[in-house]
Amino acid sequence: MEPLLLVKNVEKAYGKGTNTFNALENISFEIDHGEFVGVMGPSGAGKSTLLNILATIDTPTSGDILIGPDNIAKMDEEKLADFRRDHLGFIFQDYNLLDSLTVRENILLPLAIAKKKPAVIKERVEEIAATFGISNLLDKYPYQISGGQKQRTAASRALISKPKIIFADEPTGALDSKSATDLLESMSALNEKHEATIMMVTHDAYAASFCRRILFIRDGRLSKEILRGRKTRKEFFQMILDELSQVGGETNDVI
Ligand SMILES: Nc1ncnc2c1ncn2[C@@H]1O[C@H](COP(=O)(O)OP(=O)(O)OP(=O)(O)O)[C@@H](O)[C@H]1O
Repeated sequence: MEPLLLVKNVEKAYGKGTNTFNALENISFEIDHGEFVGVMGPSGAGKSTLLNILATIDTPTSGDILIGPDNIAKMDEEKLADFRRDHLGFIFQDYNLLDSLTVRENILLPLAIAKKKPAVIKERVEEIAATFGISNLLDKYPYQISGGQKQRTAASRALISKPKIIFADEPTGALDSKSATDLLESMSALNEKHEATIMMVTHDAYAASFCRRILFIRDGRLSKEILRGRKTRKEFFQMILDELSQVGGETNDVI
């Protein structure tokens, strides 16, 4: 089977001439449909640069990025905008909710833009809100709900149009541990029950332990990958901590 995401020899250089800095060098990997992959590494390793390139927010200096049959590294801006809207989902640390819209309206926005039928929209909103445990908040505004509830609203919006892949950048970064756990459990459930494909950049070993595979980046290069396999989440957490103590990166002893 073809991988869902194929990253081949991706390089990213910032600056010009003697001031060139290679933020990413020779990055190649694949993600299959239904995987939940974490990306970890020390500060400045290139995690956000990689995620921004995959999310089409930034462009690589060279290399290919195939999502299904489409090479997004070679797409023009107009096609990319359509591709982003139709096939990609995003969850960022700072939620990016629209304050003047209710939770329901925020969640349904991608489907409204795609001109889906109201009955289809209603059914999808209710289904996804139930998955993220926010069904009772649909008529509230962002200022009336907590940070964790905002992030679950943002995750619902990212997933409502059933994107091919979801890119999450430190989604638990601003959350307390209970809210982070709620979000990560909902993301895991979506991954396991609905085969959502997720790639998540995180500093946090606890958040990473919800993934099935972790890619480690160091100095702009992929340094290692580890698989959860049949390990429990706690065993995988310990394995990630051991790895971080070798490759560098922040640790967090919450289990
Ligand atoms: N626009 C830019 N111009 C020049 N250098 C940049 C630019 N953006 C990032 N860099 C450099 O590229 C390297 C990788 O940055 P990046 O933000 O991807 O790291 P990161 O692993 O996400 O770090 P953190 O965990 O601290 O967010 C860093 O050395 C950074 O200073």
